[in-house]
Amino acid sequence: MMIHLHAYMQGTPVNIIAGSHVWVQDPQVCWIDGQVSKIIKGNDAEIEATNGNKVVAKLSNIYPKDTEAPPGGVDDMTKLSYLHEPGVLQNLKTRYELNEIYTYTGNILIAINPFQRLPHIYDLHMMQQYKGAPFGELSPHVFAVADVAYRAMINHDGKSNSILVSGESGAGKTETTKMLMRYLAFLGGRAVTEGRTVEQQVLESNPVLEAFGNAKTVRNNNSSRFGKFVEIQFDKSGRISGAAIRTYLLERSRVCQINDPERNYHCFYLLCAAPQEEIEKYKLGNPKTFHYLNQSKCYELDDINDSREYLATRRAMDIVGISQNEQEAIFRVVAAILHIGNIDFAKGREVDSSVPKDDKAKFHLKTTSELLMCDVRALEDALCKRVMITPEEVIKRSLDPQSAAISRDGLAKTIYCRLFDWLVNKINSSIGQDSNSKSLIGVLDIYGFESFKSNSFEQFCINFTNEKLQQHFNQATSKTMIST
Ligand SMILES: Nc1ncnc2c1ncn2[C@@H]1O[C@H](COP(=O)(O)OP(=O)(O)OP(=O)(O)O)[C@@H](O)[C@H]1O
Repeated sequence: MMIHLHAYMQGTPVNIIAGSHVWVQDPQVCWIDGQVSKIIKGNDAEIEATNGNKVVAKLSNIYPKDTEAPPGGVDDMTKLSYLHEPGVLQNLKTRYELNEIYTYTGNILIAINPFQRLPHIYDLHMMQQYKGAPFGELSPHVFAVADVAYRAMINHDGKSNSILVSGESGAGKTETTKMLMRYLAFLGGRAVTEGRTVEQQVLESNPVLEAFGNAKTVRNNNSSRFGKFVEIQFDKSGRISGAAIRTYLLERSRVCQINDPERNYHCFYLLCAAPQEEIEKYKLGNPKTFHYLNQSKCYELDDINDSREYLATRRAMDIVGISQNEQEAIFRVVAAILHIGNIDFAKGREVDSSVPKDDKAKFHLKTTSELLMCDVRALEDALCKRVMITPEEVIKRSLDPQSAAISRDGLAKTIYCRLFDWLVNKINSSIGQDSNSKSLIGVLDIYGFESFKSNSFEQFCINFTNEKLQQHFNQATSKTMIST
């Protein structure tokens, strides 16, 4: 289950008596149904659960079960008799078992990750069916949501709209965003005359952004580690005239620090699996030899061939208009970051100073400077010394090996983030924005919330953003429920 359900948690006050059919919490299956056998002292209930267990629970923690609910569930949760967590979960589960991954709650669509390709629900025939169909007439679908946004724009004098895609990490937000964009491209696309159309370029930019902004996490082999807002611009007649991709808060810490069994950003592994001549050019080798990659034992992904993905990424770069020279420069920077991570430091001769630890560290320092085309002494100084500017003077202070390693990681993170921003700008300028467009449909693919034993500041920001969005969702949902 991949969605927040706090919105539904208020139980409807219903009189629970002996004989009532109810839901009660269960450590294995979350909620289990059963029948109340007796009420104890007016506060607790004894329940005979359907798995044969006898459970005693507080009356305030049990929820009435709708025994007359349709066996196939309902396609809009506002039709449920009881809007509480077990009722909602049961409805979604019932539908999921019938391969219905989409369910409405008023005008909000809930999607459950099918964890398998379902091409038949996204094909051209489906798109044609949803085109112009009144909302709610056909089965719940992500195309219906995009269709509403598009119709609102056409029928209300170019009204702009945004579609928000939110959920836990691995819930399927990015896949959903891609489907939304594909459908909008279907509605507003032009006949291909020459070269690539805007919509094709937007769709083709995904593999590039994913190579640099996605990574394997515990929950998701292709987790987006940045927020993305795609603006699709339309002209007066509803044709796509431009697009822009805005990205937010790329997870910087991943560049230097990864936990087992996660991976760093895909691009590092792709480059290590590049054709031999490129490996030699960038002085790369087995990913296990790089500190930024070998903190985790995971190097390969099931069903993904990094060599093939490398070539696919290069092709996608061609399509979005990144020249051969620019591609060279991009991968030089990626390789440089791997080499930076291998520059280890040892104590220097002076107190609290540091120098590259050994020949290996010197090799990586030199290779980094060659790849970044900068002076090797200046690079060493930048890592091993700190410049402090006071109103009186400029002080250059040596750093001990530990502080030098911190400044090395800081440099790697900054370079990587700048590279990512550069890529996004490049994609935007080659797709082209329409400065005359007055309508746009935005799709916000926000980073998924996560909660670990120990959470970083980045996690805090991500979760805070999601909480804010959740509040928006709750307000919208309660309004829908009140009005239905
Ligand atoms: N509609 C779908 N059809 C088929 N597979 C899906 C669908 N939605 C999700 N998946 C599968 O689930 C995986 C995770 O989905 P996705 O990357 O979209 O999650 P996410 O919510 O964007 O996660 P994160 O916040 O970590 O980026 C996908 O790689 C894909 O294999």
